Amino acid sequence: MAEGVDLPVRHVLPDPPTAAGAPVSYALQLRDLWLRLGREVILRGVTLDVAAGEGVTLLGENGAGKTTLLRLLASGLRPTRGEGRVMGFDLRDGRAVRDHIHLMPVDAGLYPDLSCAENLAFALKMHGQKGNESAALRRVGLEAAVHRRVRFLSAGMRKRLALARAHLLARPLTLVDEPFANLDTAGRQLVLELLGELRATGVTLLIAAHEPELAQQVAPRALRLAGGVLHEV
Ligand SMILES: Nc1ncnc2c1ncn2[C@@H]1O[C@H](COP(=O)(O)OP(=O)(O)OP(=O)(O)O)[C@@H](O)[C@H]1O
Repeated sequence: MAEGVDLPVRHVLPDPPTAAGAPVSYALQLRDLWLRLGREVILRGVTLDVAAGEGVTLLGENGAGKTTLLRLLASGLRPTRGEGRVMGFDLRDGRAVRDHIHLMPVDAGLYPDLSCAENLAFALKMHGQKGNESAALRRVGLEAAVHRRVRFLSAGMRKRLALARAHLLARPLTLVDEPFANLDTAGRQLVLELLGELRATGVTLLIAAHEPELAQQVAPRALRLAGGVLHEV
């Protein structure tokens, strides 16, 4: 069994801003985060500050824990120990965190029995947002598949749809897991364009990728996860 992962949470972060609507200066503040899944300790004391609007590329070998860290930041997993704030909200306050972030998962995370347009409309509705679904689908080259159900799309088309959704939602913190996988050259270029546009509007980007030369074009700061420890590259 790993040592020291069940100790009580230490409160080391300052109180969050109290003024309603006050802009947060940090999108992420993590202090000594540990995560154990089953018998495996995946994260070992991750400490990180990411300024609002920053672009960060998360690197690491297969199984290093990149997806797991993104899931934890999206409040899909609870840390075993440690403190964290996401857009100023406690990491354990799942509802508040989910209101401010969007996770584009590696498998795209779409509803297979909804059409492309319905997937986008549903995502907008869940966040109480309005947007132009048709224009978003045109932008990613899916105009001919507007009414096609997701289960009949190729892997690359699903990735394009997930990208259109992330771009349309433009949540203040957007977590992107392997955006370049399954895409052709034009698709990869599209990822760079759309994620670049998100950053230009002030969105904070955290991109897990195996292609640093691509990801760092839109998220220049590089971090590497190895042995559960996060290092600046
Ligand atoms: N639900 C779970 N229960 C137990 N272990 C898990 C669970 N989910 C992931 N893991 C383990 O966590 C470790 C990190 O997996 P993760 O998917 O985060 O890696 P990754 O860095 O994203 O890898 P890749 O580059 O291959 O996508 C792996 O050893 C994996 O087996």
